[in-house]
Amino acid sequence: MGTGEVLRRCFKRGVSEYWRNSPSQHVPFFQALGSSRVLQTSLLDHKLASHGNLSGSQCRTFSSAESAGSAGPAERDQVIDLALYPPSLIRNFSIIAHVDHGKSTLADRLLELTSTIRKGHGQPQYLDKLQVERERGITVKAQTATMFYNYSNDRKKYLLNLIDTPGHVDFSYEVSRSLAACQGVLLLVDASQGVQAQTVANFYLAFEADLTIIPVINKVDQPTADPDRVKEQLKSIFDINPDEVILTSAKTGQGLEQVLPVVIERIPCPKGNPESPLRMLLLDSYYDEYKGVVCHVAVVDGTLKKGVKIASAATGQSYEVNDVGILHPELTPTSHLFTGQVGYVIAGMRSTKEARIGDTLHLTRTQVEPLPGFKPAKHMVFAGVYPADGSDFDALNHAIERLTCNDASVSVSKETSGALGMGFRCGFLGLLHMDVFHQRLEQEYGAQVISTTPTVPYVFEYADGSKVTVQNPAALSSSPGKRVVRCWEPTVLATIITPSEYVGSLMTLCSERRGEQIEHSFIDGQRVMLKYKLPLREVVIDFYNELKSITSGYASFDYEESEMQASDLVKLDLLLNGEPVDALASIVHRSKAERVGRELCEKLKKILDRQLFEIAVQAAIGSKVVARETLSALRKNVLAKCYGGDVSRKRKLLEKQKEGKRRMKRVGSVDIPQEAFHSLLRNS
Ligand SMILES: Nc1nc2c(ncn2[C@@H]2O[C@H](COP(=O)(O)OP(=O)(O)OP(=O)(O)O)[C@@H](O)[C@H]2O)c(=O)[nH]1
Repeated sequence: MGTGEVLRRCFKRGVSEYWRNSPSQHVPFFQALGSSRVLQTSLLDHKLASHGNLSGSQCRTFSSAESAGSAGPAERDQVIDLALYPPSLIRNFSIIAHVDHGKSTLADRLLELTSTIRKGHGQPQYLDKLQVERERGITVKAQTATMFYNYSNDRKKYLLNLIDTPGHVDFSYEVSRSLAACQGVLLLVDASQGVQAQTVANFYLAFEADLTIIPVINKVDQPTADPDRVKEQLKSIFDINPDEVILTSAKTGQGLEQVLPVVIERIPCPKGNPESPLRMLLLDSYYDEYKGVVCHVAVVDGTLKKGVKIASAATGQSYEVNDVGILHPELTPTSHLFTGQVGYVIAGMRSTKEARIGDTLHLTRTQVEPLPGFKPAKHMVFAGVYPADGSDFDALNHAIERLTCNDASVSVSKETSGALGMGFRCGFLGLLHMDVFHQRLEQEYGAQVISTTPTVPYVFEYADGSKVTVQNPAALSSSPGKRVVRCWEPTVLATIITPSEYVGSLMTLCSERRGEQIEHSFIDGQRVMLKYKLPLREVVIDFYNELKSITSGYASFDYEESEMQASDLVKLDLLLNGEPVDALASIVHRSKAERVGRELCEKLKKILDRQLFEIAVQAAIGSKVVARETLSALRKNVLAKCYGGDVSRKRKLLEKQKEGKRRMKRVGSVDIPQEAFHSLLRNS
């Protein structure tokens, strides 16, 4: 049997079953595996477990040289005994930084240095596993990896849990969650770019969580690197002592040998009590087709043993622990997890809805004080998600259900649109998060979707005193009985860091976007930090692109949620031949309604196909039309075959054509091609 066939059968039937039932295929299977470390590890575990070779807290894994793709099987594995790592020999830390300052590359180097992955494994940013992460070159999901490190000073071996976090503002929720499992962070700053907006935001996340912050200036190999200037910035903004800063190049390896000793010396060990009853913080979860729901946990107190019964403090539901282990960096089964360790648990949960992030898991027979958990994710942006082909609703439903199992930060509810049929209203952490969600729907589940214009959650108060939060503009009632008397919109506190020559243009941009300046300060001789309160809607729509284009990409931007502010908002309807198209409605500030209406009408006119009758494209606030474009009729030449003179015959044909047009108008539906929706909504 060829290696491809061996692997195909194995994946189809599940590794364990294949192993049990096909002993004759063990050797070809290992040959076929090549460098697939996960499968090698799980198979060896299975084999050894069935031979009774594994005891207590031991797990099997490979050392660095062994993890080489060409490595053979059993003779080169080694045993890790997690009981050897009490809290004093554990360090849990995250790498935090602005986008692209080199977090994932540094994580790669540390994994190589500790022989967790093979040097030159051929896959840069090893921990960025999603296709979308690889294509966009960004981290979307925080990833944990356990490493073992021999510290030469005390000749002890340490267990280090490293969490690589995303840099983009939309995913700062992932960062704050990761920090809950850590006692310290590496704050990475690019030696040329210096401190940027997400550096500031992430520093304060770590600072507020009372974590030890180790400053690292990365990319010192770049010709434009200026570590002294960056040290000056770190001193002036965060009061960081320049002598404490480590200089590295994750690319060339320069300075890397200093990092882990400093982690061990400066970051405190986890504080939990090994003698107390088990308490685990549920950090993250995802659904695996073969394994079911996999939970990432931090053991705060006590010991978790495979086979015990655990319960959720949030739901009271209990589960048997079928599998437990560490992420080394793939799932590596063990028999226990001890206080201070970070790992995974598989406990027969049927859906990730049962695995509530921030929940406390404990033994069923003990009562414990739940851990503080996390604030729920705040949805900043909402949009309708519809199947491109209306008949694909069930398929889209299935795809969304599966994807939300692995991205619990998306909220989903069903909705119906007159124009687009049945679909969903989804809440996202930001526009990039929304884009990533769509891309994953298409790439991982083959779903073709149309998304409506993103909107933010507004609050409206009606004359009868009732208040509603509106996530879908079409849902805002325009009936006379429901007169809106007041409304509020969400705002954000934005931080912009820019070279000083762009300050003037940025201030103009912010005031056009209804911003209010809060702070203006120099962070070194050449760079300025601006803080603005801005309506979230103004930030969501294209703010980032404009900021980048005004400053040739030199400014960085981050925001955090702020209060709701009273605002003069109106619902802007788009009408085609007098009929509102619900999927194109939006809520805008009254001062901008006319301009936005005009732009939308112009865009829609360009996108729509001409039809046999004239189409009026209008934007309206209530019954008042604020913008209009007319798409002239496609006049079919009914006289084309009518050669020669008979005037009355020609008139008859023209009359008939006119009647046809009227009938179409009366039926009243303008065909809007799906493609038109796509391009209009994507660009608006
Ligand atoms: N010259 C140089 N380039 C580096 C260094 N470290 C990382 N890079 C490059 O910088 C780019 C971004 O690196 P990543 O490791 O993806 O950065 P990140 O901070 O994880 O990015 P996000 O996850 O998107 O926030 C990649 O092209 C890396 O090859 C370094 O020390 N020197």
